[in-house]
Amino acid sequence: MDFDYDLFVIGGGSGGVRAARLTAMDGHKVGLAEESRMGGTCVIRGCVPKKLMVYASTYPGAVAEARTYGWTAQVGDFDWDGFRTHLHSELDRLEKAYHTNATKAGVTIHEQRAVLKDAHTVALADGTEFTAKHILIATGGRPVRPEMKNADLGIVSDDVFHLPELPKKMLIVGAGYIGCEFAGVFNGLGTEVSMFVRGANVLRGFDEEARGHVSDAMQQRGITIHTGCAPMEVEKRGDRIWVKGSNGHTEEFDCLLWATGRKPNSTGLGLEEIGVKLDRHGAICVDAYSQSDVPSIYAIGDVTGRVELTPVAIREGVAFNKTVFHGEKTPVDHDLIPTAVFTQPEMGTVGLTEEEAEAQEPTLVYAAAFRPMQQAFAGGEERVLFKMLVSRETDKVLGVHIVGPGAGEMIQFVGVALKMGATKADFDRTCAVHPTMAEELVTLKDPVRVLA
Ligand SMILES: Cc1cc2nc3c(=O)[nH]c(=O)nc-3n(C[C@H](O)[C@H](O)[C@H](O)COP(=O)(O)OP(=O)(O)OC[C@H]3O[C@@H](n4cnc5c(N)ncnc54)[C@H](O)[C@@H]3O)c2cc1C
Ligand SMILES: NC(=O)c1ccc[n+]([C@@H]2O[C@H](COP(=O)([O-])OP(=O)(O)OC[C@H]3O[C@@H](n4cnc5c(N)ncnc54)[C@H](O)[C@@H]3O)[C@@H](O)[C@H]2O)c1
Repeated sequence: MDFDYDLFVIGGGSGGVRAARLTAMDGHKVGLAEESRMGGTCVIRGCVPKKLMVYASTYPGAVAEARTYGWTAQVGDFDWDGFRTHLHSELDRLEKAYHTNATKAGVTIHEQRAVLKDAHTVALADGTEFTAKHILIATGGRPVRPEMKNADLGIVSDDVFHLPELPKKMLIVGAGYIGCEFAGVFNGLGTEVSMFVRGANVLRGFDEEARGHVSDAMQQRGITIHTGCAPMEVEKRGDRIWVKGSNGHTEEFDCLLWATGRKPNSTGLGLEEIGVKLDRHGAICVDAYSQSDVPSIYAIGDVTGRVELTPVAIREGVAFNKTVFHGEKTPVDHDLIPTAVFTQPEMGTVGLTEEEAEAQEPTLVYAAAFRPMQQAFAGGEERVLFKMLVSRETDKVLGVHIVGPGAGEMIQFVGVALKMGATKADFDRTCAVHPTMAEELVTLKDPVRVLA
């Protein structure tokens, strides 16, 4: 049977664009539909604008520190309008680059919503239909508000980059990556920030000690964290939003940000009608090769609910291309993914948490918390944390957690070492780089705990 395309990709984000470009560069006929803006979540409303806001928010601290180094610097006012305009022109530039690079690679872009008609047919919003030998769903996810009265009074992460003005007082509900990162951003920009956290601490799922370290530092920097507290009632009161928490706390805010998680974009695509299975969260069920229950249909990235990170979506796109178009069955490797949470201070992590390591095998815990030279000189009290979990039996490093400036940059290279199967002895026989914070990784002496 002849098809219009060898591959049709739905979704022009991190994963979809990589898979489409590689496949087109292999000489195949590739179509891609994007209903919003090329680049997807990461480029338009995620990693990129978020990180630029993180940078913007660190200058007041840097200027205060600069004074202790002899500079007569003063922080002026923050020009939100000016920053936002600059931010969006940068996003426009990146969107264009995504468009141009995909087109140059030979991908035909359809700037419309696409849905599935059958196992080999997609229909665009304007009614045009195309057939394709393979269809790749890379539709990502979207932020969700809790199901409660007046939830629409709050904004979600997509809206943060379009705020007409910087809020003076803000409540962030939810303390995962997004809640904690934006808490640091707005706090740094001068907003008074409070958080409602359902559990006992922020950043559920991360190493207990590391998340405690981040949470203490966030509070020392001026963020108010209400733990064991979910919003029960939300009301508009004049210009402000009144919120009542499950611990009885009530307060008014200028802005409420729901950072309560994301959902896969899998509804209304016609997936279940043609036999593609979804899990109870709406994520597309795929095998190790990203293939769904319908053999011609594959899915990658956030819509599969595996690991919601840009580099993972990209790697899933690469593995898909190898499997389907090079005949090299390539499973996606989700083991030992390094990641950073761009809180202030930053957290970098790879491998097992202490809790996971303890459950798995006898473990030696190495940890050091100290004031780094640059901040100590400036009179800062904040400590960095370096933590390493080591197998008692094999000496293999099972996990590393770093909290402090540059943790994201450091963990990238620790990730390489762990991927190579590094032991504690390998770290120890590596000469330190002095004076750095990272030298702590190769000079951790005695375990602080032994977990039998
Ligand atoms: C605020 C925020 C900060 C983040 N920060 C980081 C970070 O620092 N580091 C990191 O690694 N990850 C980060 N992430 C996660 C990262 O952005 C995602 O994991 C990544 O973008 C997923 O890529 P994807 O290709 O699966 O989907 P997306 O990038 O979401 O792309 C999906 C695309 O499909 C389009 N689409 C959906 N349905 C249709 C349809 N029916 N027809 C046509 N088009 C459709 C959408 O418009 C979208 O453009 C962040 C996310 C958020 C929200
Ligand atoms: N730096 C990065 O790499 C980065 C940054 C941002 C996002 N991401 C990716 O995006 C994903 C989604 O991030 P996220 O922060 O939206 O989701 P998340 O699932 O990490 O956090 C959502 C939090 O909201 C809480 N919550 C839900 N409903 C609530 C309620 N009613 N009241 C109080 N709390 C409530 C949950 O318990 C959870 O802790 C992450 O898992 C991550 O993979 C990555």
